Amino acid sequence: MSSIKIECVLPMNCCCGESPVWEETSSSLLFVDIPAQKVCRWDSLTKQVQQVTVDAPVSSVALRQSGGYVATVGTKFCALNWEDQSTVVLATTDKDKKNNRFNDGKVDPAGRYFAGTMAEETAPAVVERRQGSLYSLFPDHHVQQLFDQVDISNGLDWSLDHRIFYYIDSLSYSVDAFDYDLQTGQISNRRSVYKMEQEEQIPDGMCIDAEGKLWVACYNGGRVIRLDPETGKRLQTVKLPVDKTTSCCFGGKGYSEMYVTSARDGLDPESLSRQPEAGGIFKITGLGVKGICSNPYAG
Ligand SMILES: O=C(O)[C@H](O)[C@@H](O)[C@H](O)[C@H](O)CO
Ligand SMILES: [Zn+2]
Repeated sequence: MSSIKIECVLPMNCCCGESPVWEETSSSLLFVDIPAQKVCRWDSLTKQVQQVTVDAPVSSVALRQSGGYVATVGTKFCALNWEDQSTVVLATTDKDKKNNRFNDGKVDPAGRYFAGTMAEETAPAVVERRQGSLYSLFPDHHVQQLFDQVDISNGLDWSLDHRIFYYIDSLSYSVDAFDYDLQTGQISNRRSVYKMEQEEQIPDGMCIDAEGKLWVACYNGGRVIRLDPETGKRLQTVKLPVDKTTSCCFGGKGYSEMYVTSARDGLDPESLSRQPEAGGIFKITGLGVKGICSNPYAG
């Protein structure tokens, strides 16, 4: 057994850090700070952070095949040009829901950008229920609504054989699975593969590892958990020194490290003094399992 090490590699003080994505070509970690309206890129070699500020809450970022990035900003799918810091709107969702914004998003193995929406929170995890939907942006920029009635659309990923789509609606306290048709991007047959235990709190961001097991960041639970979606069993718990762990991804050399984002918003002064690294970016090494590379948006 290798020994697990956790370090705060970037004391960012994010209001709500989210959507960590490893960019192999630049050995960098991309992530967002949702309410701060920032997309950040941390170079793991130079330890420098660059950031681009956008004009609305930015909830996810992903690589783009043709260069630059894509991001979900407010209720819009946007292209982001890092060099000149400009954004171009590719599609707009939830036009009838003025209080909605996007939340987590990720690109499928065929290059479609999936992201879900939610009503803006009045406090962390407090929202008007069932206002959100899950959408996918196809490479030709058309948008499909996959389902509605979502409370807080959150973590998502695909199985290694691309036949299952995993999804978290946070307030269901469940990790769900659907059958996935990679050719068409359609989902069917929703079922739960894991129910959160009380001390694990709220399921948030999620990623799959190279063995097909799921890693879920537990908001208010201060941990990431590793789940076997076939047996419904938790295989491992890794605790972090902050409560509001929001999402995770693999990165680093050979995708052997895990990066975890966190939030400060919603912590009272007393909790903040006990966890001064809240809002930082954490690196976990020694897990003994690797991740896989993230997919770029094909449009
Ligand atoms: O990071 C997110 O996904 C949300 O935007 C956050 O606000 C919290 O995680 C949420 O409140 C817990 O579900
Ligand atoms: Zn989230």
